[in-house]
Amino acid sequence: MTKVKEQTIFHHVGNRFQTEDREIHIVARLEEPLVVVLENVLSDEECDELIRLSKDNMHRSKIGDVREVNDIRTSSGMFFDEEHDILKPIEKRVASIMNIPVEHAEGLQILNYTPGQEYKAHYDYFQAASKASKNNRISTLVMYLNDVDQGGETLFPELGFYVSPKKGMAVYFEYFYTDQRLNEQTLHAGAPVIAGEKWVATQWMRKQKVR
Ligand SMILES: O=C(O)CCC(=O)C(=O)O
Ligand SMILES: [Fe+2]
Repeated sequence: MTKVKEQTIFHHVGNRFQTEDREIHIVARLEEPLVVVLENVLSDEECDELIRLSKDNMHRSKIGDVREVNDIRTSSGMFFDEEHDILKPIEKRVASIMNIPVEHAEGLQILNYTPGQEYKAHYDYFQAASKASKNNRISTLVMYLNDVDQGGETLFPELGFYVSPKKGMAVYFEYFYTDQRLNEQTLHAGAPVIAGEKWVATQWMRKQKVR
């Protein structure tokens, strides 16, 4: 039986590709399910600014100290729902990396992990029974906003694949395959941070427009 590779959303080929304002480098690629490690996604300044803005925001809305009640995700986080100048070019770039119109993008999510904190194995898509699955997520870009001293990898247990966080880099994956087994293989986790802290910005794309 010959196995035919399913079509993917991500369409970039080669070692590098150009977005409107930045050249993105493809560092590593797993073919199916597609997992792509990308470099030069965000500048150092953008990473620093995203962290600064979200620290501000967490402080202002006094949710900075709130920890998730369930223990699936022990990090603290926030969504960008306000307009910030820095977000526009990033949103545009991310949409072009993910090959999905920006109208399908959820608000950028910022997560902060301190030592011991983690995001246990999960799928980013919603289960078929849930209301949210009517306009389900189809792809994810996790962008690393800082270097982590030890731990904090994004890991795909079904694939035996670990991505170490590095400032400005990102990992992309998608789960809109006809073969549900491929979608399930995108199970992933944020491994516990052992030393230092970890900041990520996650972009989830929906099947249909959200804005
Ligand atoms: O922190 C990570 O490495 C993974 C984050 C993640 O899975 C998510 O934001 O959905
Ligand atoms: Fe996730």
